[in-house]
Amino acid sequence: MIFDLSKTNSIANTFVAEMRDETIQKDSMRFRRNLERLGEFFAYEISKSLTYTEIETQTPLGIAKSKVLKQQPVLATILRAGLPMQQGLLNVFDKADCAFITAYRKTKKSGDFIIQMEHISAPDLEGKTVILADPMLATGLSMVLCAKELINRYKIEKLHIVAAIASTEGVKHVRANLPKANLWLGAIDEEMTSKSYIVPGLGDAGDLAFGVKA
Ligand SMILES: O=P(O)(O)OC[C@H]1O[C@H](OP(=O)(O)OP(=O)(O)O)[C@H](O)[C@@H]1O
Ligand SMILES: O=c1cc[nH]c(=O)[nH]1
Ligand SMILES: [Mg+2]
Repeated sequence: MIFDLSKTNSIANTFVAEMRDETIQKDSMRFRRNLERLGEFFAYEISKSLTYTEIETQTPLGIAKSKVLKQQPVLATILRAGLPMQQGLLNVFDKADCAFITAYRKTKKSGDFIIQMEHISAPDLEGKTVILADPMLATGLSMVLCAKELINRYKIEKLHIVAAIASTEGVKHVRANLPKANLWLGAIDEEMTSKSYIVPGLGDAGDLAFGVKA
């Protein structure tokens, strides 16, 4: 399943437009906050697909029946650019546990890059719904490598992948390698540069959120 936010009019598309805008994105606090707001929005959308259980709540005046989330998902992210979106997801799934994966593009002398995954810090994901967030799905190599590592380590019940901007190639790569995962995307862009940056994209999400990496 692919959910493409840009296909439906909503205020969330304004967050994506602000993140892309070369002037507005210079305000790193606003950039992070827009990623966070997008995380909140996707949390709400994903919540519609989760399982609920009926409870009775004692109000001051009587008993109310409500349907509440049966089990919190685990919120995973890829450092560092994924942190603000994960925070947005956590604002909504406010009792969720979190997982952190350290992975980055390591550029070789030739200009090619490999994805260097160094560390995973996660709770037990056995039988859990996992939401894995990273703002940029460019080649999709980081996402697939990290998701596969989680899947190999734990018997995950369901995987949701969240990205602010994806490339067509990245979506294809994820669909081919993680066919059971649901994809929640802010927008899908057609092109990439020779260095695999999404076009028009927004630039380097990690640098915009946290400063240019030396
Ligand atoms: O789909 P891919 O081609 O693998 O590229 C996407 C990855 O690149 C960015 O991270 P980056 O490696 O720049 O690290 P950062 O989060 O520290 O900026 C982004 O946040 C993804 O993790
Ligand atoms: O376009 C891209 C590709 C990878 N990482 C980013 O931050 N942006
Ligand atoms: Mg990264």
